[in-house]
Amino acid sequence: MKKIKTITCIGAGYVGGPTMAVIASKCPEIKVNVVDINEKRIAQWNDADVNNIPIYEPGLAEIVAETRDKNLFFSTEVDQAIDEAEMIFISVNTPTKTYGIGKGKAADLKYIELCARQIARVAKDDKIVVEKSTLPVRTAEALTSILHNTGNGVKYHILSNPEFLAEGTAIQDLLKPDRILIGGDSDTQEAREAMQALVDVYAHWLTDEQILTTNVWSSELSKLTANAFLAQRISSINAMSELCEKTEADVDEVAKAIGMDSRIGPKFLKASVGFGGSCFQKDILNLVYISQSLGLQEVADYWEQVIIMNDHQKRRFAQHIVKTLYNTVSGKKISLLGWAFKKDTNDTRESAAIYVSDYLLSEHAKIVVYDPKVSSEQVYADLEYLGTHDPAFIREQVKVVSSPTEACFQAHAVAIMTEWNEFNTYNWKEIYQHMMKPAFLFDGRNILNRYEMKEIGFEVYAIGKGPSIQIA
Ligand SMILES: NC(=O)c1ccc[n+]([C@@H]2O[C@H](COP(=O)([O-])OP(=O)(O)OC[C@H]3O[C@@H](n4cnc5c(N)ncnc54)[C@H](O)[C@@H]3O)[C@@H](O)[C@H]2O)c1
Ligand SMILES: O=c1ccn([C@@H]2O[C@H](COP(=O)(O)OP(=O)(O)O[C@H]3O[C@H](CO)[C@@H](O)[C@H](O)[C@H]3O)[C@@H](O)[C@H]2O)c(=O)[nH]1
Repeated sequence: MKKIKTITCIGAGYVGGPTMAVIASKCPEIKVNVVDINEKRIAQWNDADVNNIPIYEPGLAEIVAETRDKNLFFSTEVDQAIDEAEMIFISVNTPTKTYGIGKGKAADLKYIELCARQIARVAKDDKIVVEKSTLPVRTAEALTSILHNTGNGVKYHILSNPEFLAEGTAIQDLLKPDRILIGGDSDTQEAREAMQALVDVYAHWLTDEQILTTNVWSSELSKLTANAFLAQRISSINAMSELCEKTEADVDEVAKAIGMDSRIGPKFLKASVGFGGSCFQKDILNLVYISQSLGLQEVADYWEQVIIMNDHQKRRFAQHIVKTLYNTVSGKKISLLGWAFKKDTNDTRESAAIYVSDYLLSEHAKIVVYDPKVSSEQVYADLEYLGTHDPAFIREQVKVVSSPTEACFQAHAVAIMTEWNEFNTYNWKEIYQHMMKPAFLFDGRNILNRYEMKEIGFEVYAIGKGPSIQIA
């Protein structure tokens, strides 16, 4: 059977970059090209100082340093890379549609289709095309139709190989995944060989048991299903967090108690200010849209509730800040610690911090943001993208600073938006001393010891915890 010698990945983003870096590192005999139309992004991937690559992920810079320009190449030469490769991963973005039919729910597949058309135009010999992006079930059908209608005799095998890595732990997830999922046709010998060629790539570092093969549709749908189930757990525990606040049950204790039931399990039960990230919301909305399109309204409603609950959680956190600060935050300084959607990443897409800020801006708060990995331009871009407030107003009301001390200086309230470990290491006594009094602390991640914070003098609110804190 033919061994793959050259792989091309279209899309040098959060998935394409780290995934290909790991493949290059584990498969030294395979040449891996990562291509993108975004020249700036490619220039960053090629930056002489490997610490300037565009994505921050623990362990990624080291792997890129080890493989780049040996068997891992970043470039904007998409045609050339397509021509060269036997196997092409498509790892471009599939955002929620912002126009036309399905606006606000369906996945926008224009980037996927452009890739397929480009492959169809350029390819001169047979290719294995791998869907790495998260796609609606049955997208492979559309790809097949585009690729097989060129009339130039080139044969394509289309595989689905969704990615399950989570940001912040991408490298660990890639090196030790719970499973790799490969969906493909097994009708013909050629199709089986195509699937085996991809299995062989992963077999460089994974066992047979870790590599699951299914039909294409199961693979496509499993990705959306996995994200829906994961997000559903968070919305479920967040729903309970509100009930806990009313009843003085403690959401962390409830999570621990239910998580010890092996049928439920302990992971993904951390109550929070709401889930963010580029995937959960987009993929569930896509699932809702697919269900609606197939006339399955009850199925659509069931999954949509996960998003409704998440929006509620973000809004009620912001509302609680306003209510606690005597029903007005106008002109008050609110310090937001954390802007990324989770710790250990510089990704801010759909971060709860954006929505909480947007709400506080409507109440004319003065917002000061500190995040160890997010730039000020990103913060402004995120707020401007929502379109709720005038860019000039945003820049007048929001300041982005480079230290937590500066962020909290003379603040009326501090809100923890991301669970960065460093937030636990601060001298909170000193922070308290320099804040306006009463000094309010809103812990959207339950990472600080609220008893200690209360003892320092803070008025503390923590998600899913009753209001009364007894200090011995
Ligand atoms: N971010 C994650 O953690 C994650 C995890 C699993 C799956 N996914 C899925 O993987 C896919 C990619 O996600 P991402 O976060 O890497 O997106 P991203 O936006 O970070 O990267 C996508 C890249 O594709 C490039 N691109 C778009 N069209 C192109 C074209 N025609 N030719 C060349 N380059 C093109 C863009 O310029 C961009 O750099 C999405 O479908 C997403 O749902 C993401
Ligand atoms: O118990 C939890 C776990 C997570 N979160 C939040 O949920 C969001 C998503 O977190 P996580 O799933 O860890 O990160 P992602 O990078 O968004 O990864 C998800 O989305 C990816 C893109 O599809 C999938 O590949 C991953 O398997 C899936 O976990 C973040 O805001 C987290 O803070 C919680 O609030 N409570």
